[in-house]
Amino acid sequence: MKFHKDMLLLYAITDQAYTGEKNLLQQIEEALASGVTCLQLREKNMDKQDFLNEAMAVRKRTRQYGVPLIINDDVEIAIACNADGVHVGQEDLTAGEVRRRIGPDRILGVTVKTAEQAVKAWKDGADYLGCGAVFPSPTKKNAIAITMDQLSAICRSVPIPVTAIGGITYENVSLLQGTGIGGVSVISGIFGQSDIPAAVRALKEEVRKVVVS
Ligand SMILES: Cc1ncc(COP(=O)(O)OP(=O)(O)O)c(N)n1
Ligand SMILES: Cc1ncsc1CCOP(=O)(O)O
Repeated sequence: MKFHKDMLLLYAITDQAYTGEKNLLQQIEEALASGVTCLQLREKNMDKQDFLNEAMAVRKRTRQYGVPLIINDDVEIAIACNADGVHVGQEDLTAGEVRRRIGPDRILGVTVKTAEQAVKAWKDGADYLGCGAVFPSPTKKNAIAITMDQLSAICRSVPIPVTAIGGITYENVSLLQGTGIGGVSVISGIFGQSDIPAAVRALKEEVRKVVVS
């Protein structure tokens, strides 16, 4: 699937910590059916074969909804399950190395915390950038905080879209207005909610008001 900036509008990222009574596939189905525009499968503690099996099952669902599937960190799994792309951080493989491995057609997302990292990731072939934590995150409590000024500087530094991440809910997303983001990435604000469809719809309505078009 070819990358388009509209895919970044509401980017849902999974986390097994929030499955509760539902399983991950049920949660994903609800998020896809209610309108998320991108889905990242993020498994930090899973055996490789289990991750691949899960990724194949998720792949079927994302195809049905025409929503891109991005695999967190693991290039081999992304290729093996024929995902639409991969997202890597600064501690993972470099963007240039990932681009070489996935080829020109898969989507590449890179986490950045400075404008210098942003420019490098863009030149190395990133399609979009993830930037945060913009608010305190219940999911990643040790995430380094990014100010609104830092986020704006990153958005201005590159011609590719930036998705903000970290503690984002429908209640605080309006605080990102004016930063220049192309969308938001959300874990607990979607998968930590008992009513996932309601959370997705509320977030989507709010985020439309703050993104650059
Ligand atoms: C869209 C998006 N943005 C940022 C991140 C964070 O990635 P990273 O810094 O590699 O941290 P982990 O996800 O590995 O904890 C992301 N996953 N997605
Ligand atoms: C992966 C990641 N990187 C920075 S904050 C974060 C977690 C985002 O989760 P939540 O939306 O629940 O704060």
